[in-house]
Amino acid sequence: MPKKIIVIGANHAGTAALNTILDNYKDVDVTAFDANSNISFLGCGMALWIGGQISGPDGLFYSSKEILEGKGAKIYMETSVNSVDFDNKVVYTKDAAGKDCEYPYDKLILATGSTPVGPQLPGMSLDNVQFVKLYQNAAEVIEKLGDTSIKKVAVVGAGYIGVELAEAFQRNGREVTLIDCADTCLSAYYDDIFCKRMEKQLSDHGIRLAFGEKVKQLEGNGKVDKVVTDQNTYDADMVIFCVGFRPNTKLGNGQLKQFHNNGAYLTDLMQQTSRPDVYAVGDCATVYNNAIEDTDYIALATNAVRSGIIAAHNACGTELKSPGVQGSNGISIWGLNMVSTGLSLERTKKLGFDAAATDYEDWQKAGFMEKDNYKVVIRIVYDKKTRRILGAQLCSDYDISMAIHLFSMAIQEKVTIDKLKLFDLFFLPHFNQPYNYITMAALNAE
Ligand SMILES: Cc1cc2nc3c(=O)[nH]c(=O)nc-3n(C[C@H](O)[C@H](O)[C@H](O)COP(=O)(O)OP(=O)(O)OC[C@H]3O[C@@H](n4cnc5c(N)ncnc54)[C@H](O)[C@@H]3O)c2cc1C
Ligand SMILES: NC(=O)C1=CN([C@@H]2O[C@H](COP(=O)(O)OP(=O)(O)OC[C@H]3O[C@@H](n4cnc5c(N)ncnc54)[C@H](O)[C@@H]3O)[C@@H](O)[C@H]2O)C=CC1
Repeated sequence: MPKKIIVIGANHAGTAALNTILDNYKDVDVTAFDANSNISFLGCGMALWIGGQISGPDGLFYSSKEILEGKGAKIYMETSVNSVDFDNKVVYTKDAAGKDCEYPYDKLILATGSTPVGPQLPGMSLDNVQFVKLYQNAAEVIEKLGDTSIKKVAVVGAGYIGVELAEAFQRNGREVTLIDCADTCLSAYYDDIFCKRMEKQLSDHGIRLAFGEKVKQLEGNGKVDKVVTDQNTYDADMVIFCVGFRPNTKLGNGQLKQFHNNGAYLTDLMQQTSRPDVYAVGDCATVYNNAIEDTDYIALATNAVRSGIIAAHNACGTELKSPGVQGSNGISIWGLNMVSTGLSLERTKKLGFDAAATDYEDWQKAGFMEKDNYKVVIRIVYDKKTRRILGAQLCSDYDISMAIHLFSMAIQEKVTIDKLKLFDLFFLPHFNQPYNYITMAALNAE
């Protein structure tokens, strides 16, 4: 059992590691440092808070320095780790008062997360150009929205954060333009038939869509007032950038092996980095993606929590391997629910798979169920040769979210599309149909 474990970063991944150590192992001296002043802010609540769907941010935290210290950890907030001596196993910190300290460790867990990507464009330093990641970012945006002269908001990036925020700002009474260089929204997660449904949902609710346009510069006099793209100019009193995350790897650059795509720390199934006593978890680390059967980078709170648990057990001497991930995800915009896992057909093409998709559309419940019955669209993506299921997408006004877990497990366990054809799915008219759309999509696969 290691004597001293240090965790750098105490948000979702770090907190999961800390809780796992504190709940399962006694006599471990565990210390964490975080540069921020709060722990465990659920960014997913930001859009709900801006859009007034929840009354405030209080419920968006599930841990704190006090809770973790109550369980026996030493937590240093507003304390940055500036460097790590990996050979001599020492971390060097600076606290809010500017005091430098050093701490030795036996095992180190890097949970330094990610930072929003900030394109280098003219006008980025104008007032009301915002990034959204931390609680403080959300609080600042909400405070600024108190200024009623902010009427028009441009959201750049129509991925998960951008689409959720477009809804939120519109609910907040603002005119919203949603800009993306891709030809549609959510294109990293869904195929076009699904993206088009989300596009319609957004434009039906008054969002102006500017897809296939590259932002060239921001204009304004002190404050931003225009977004200029390669095709148009949009008035905007506030501009939000949400064009993806970049892993925070300053501490290990050049010291630990890194992913060729974006520099995330390369980890094995035990979350161990290229150094034996150093683990990396959450948004700063790679995952093993079962759909592509290879290393990947997928920034999600769910991956952060699972990888934190895995690293903590391994650091404490209990071998635990990750089963890999599928990147399962979901979104709900004005009641349009979409979930996906694994690969879209479009992504299989880019990756060189010889894949096909089987689609089906039907009512959720038996036809005689006259109330609360909704159409569902499903697509299952599979490899034509091996028949292995590679991905799935579902879309409905009904809450179909639980169905995606079946496909996540199927990808993890390398289930073929043929195995799904006669898979036992129950029927009750309150819930579904005897000819279930999952069965029907599988049966229709070529
Ligand atoms: C608006 C928004 C909505 C989201 N919605 C969802 C969702 O619905 N579902 C989902 O699965 N994911 C969602 N995510 C993604 C999710 O929030 C991230 O994947 C998650 O935060 C990753 O957790 P982490 O602990 O690895 O990293 P981070 O949250 O980035 O935390 C890293 C921590 O490390 C600290 N740190 C960094 N460097 C140092 C240092 N040198 N010294 C000390 N401390 C340091 C930072 O202060 C920070 O507290 C959302 C993200 C955003 C921004
Ligand atoms: N419901 C969920 O599971 C949620 C998950 N998250 C996760 O948080 C992470 C970050 O989210 P996002 O920032 O939304 O990233 P994202 O990867 O989901 O979307 C980024 C979008 O920005 C676009 N883009 C990239 N560069 C651009 C540029 N220069 N100009 C215009 N558009 C550009 C891309 O085409 C893409 O549509 C992701 O990993 C996401 O999965 C975030 C919110 C909700």
